Order: sequence, then C-alpha cells, then structure tokens
Amino acid sequence: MKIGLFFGSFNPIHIGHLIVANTMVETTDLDRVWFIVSPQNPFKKQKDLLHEFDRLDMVEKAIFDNANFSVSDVEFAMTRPSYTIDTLLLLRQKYPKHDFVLIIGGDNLADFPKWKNAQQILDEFGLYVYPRPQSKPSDLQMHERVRMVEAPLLDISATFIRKCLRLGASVRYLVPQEVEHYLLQKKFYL
Ligand SMILES: Nc1ncnc2c1ncn2[C@@H]1O[C@H](COP(=O)(O)OP(=O)(O)OP(=O)(O)O)[C@@H](O)[C@H]1O
Ligand SMILES: O=C(O)c1ccc[n+]([C@@H]2O[C@H](COP(=O)([O-])O)[C@@H](O)[C@H]2O)c1
Repeated sequence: MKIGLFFGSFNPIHIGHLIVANTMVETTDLDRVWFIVSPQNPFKKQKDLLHEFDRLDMVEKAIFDNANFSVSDVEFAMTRPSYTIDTLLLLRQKYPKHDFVLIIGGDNLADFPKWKNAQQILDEFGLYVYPRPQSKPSDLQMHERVRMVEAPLLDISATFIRKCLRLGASVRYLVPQEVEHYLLQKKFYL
C-alpha cells in the first residue's frame, strides 16, 4: 500500500486540505492519505493555535465518510516542535509493509531545504506537491524525488477562515458542515 502522509497544523482543517488529499488519491499512485496533526510546527508561533485535541476532533469530523482518509495523533506523544523526519522514521518502523510519501502544499517547497534532515526526507520518502497560489519559486520543482501534481489552485487558508470567524462572517462551504457546526458551538477563534 502506498500512503501519502499529509502533515499539518490543521488550525482548522478546511476544504483546501480535503481537495489536496482527494486529488492525491484520485490522480496519483497513492492508495490512501493519512492526515498527521502536528502539535507544533517548528517554523510557526501562533497565538491562536487551538489545542491539538480540538484540531484532531475537527479532522476526524471532516474525513469520517471517506474510506481513503485516516487521521493520526502519533505526534502528540513526541517531542515538540514537531519535526517531520522523526515522525516519518517512526511510522516507517511501525508499518514496514507500507510505502510512505510526504504530501505538501507548494508554499512549503521553497523553505523545505531548511527542514530538519530535508535531504533524507527527499531521498528516503520523496515529496508530492500540490500547487498553491503565491508560492515562492523553488529549484526543487525539478528534483527527481519531487512530483508536482497538476491541479486547480485553491486560494483558501486556515488564516482566512480564522479571520472570518473573528469577524463573525460565515465559513459555510469553506469547511465541511460538521466542522462548521463544531467551530460555532465551541466559539473557536472569536
Ligand atoms: N489551499 C491550499 N492549497 C495547497 N496546499 C495547501 C492549501 N492549504 C493548505 N495546504 C497545505 O496543507 C498543509 C497543512 O497546512 P496548514 O494546516 O498549515 O494550512 P494553512 O491553510 O496553510 O494554515 P495557515 O493559514 O494557518 O498557515 C501544508 O503542507 C500546506 O501547504
Ligand atoms: O521537520 C521540519 O523541520 C519542519 C519544518 C516546518 C514544517 N514542518 C511540518 O510541516 C507541516 C505543515 O505545517 P503547517 O503548520 O504549515 O501545517 C507540519 O506538520 C509541520 O510540523 C516540519
């Protein structure tokens, strides 16, 4: 089984994430996508970062009806910040029969060489990249271990959704209905 690992803060998960994951399953050789909720991105310090359990709950609500998707809290028990290579190595050890690839959005490619053990991630796992508006150019686009997936650009971000909620604007259609209800019920990001 070839699995795409889609790491993120998911603060909160939105339809952009779901379209990325679905495109990977439908248009590449990936059989499944696992969403890995990261407690703390090493490059991001966010004051409005929800507790990881709340972000995990929302991912579960977003993917419950898609048999190709799963979510993992494996990073919750690991050291912070969340370094992707550490998790990749752990998952490979735990699931020796699976073949793992890392999925990222195009905005993460330019800074990817600054990630911990970036070369090892490239060599041993490889990257599948979904294009994203306003991404900085990167030489890695041509790298043999990087697959640029052709798909529609989605100008949707968790930042925009948090802003809508702060302003009292509806996030209907930007997040799945179950996630919208949960966000409103819990009064998140107000
Ligand atoms: N609209 C999108 N198009 C392509 N990739 C995306 C999109 N939104 C998120 N991603 C990718 O999903 C992964 C997780 O992203 P993340 O949870 O940080 O969402 P985000 O919308 O970028 O959040 P924020 O606005 O808080 O920075 C990253 O690899 C990111 O590049
Ligand atoms: O391992 C690293 O050095 C590293 C550097 C930057 C980001 N990451 C991971 O990339 C994922 C995407 O982050 P985010 O916050 O944009 O959703 C998240 O799981 C981070 O932990 C990992």
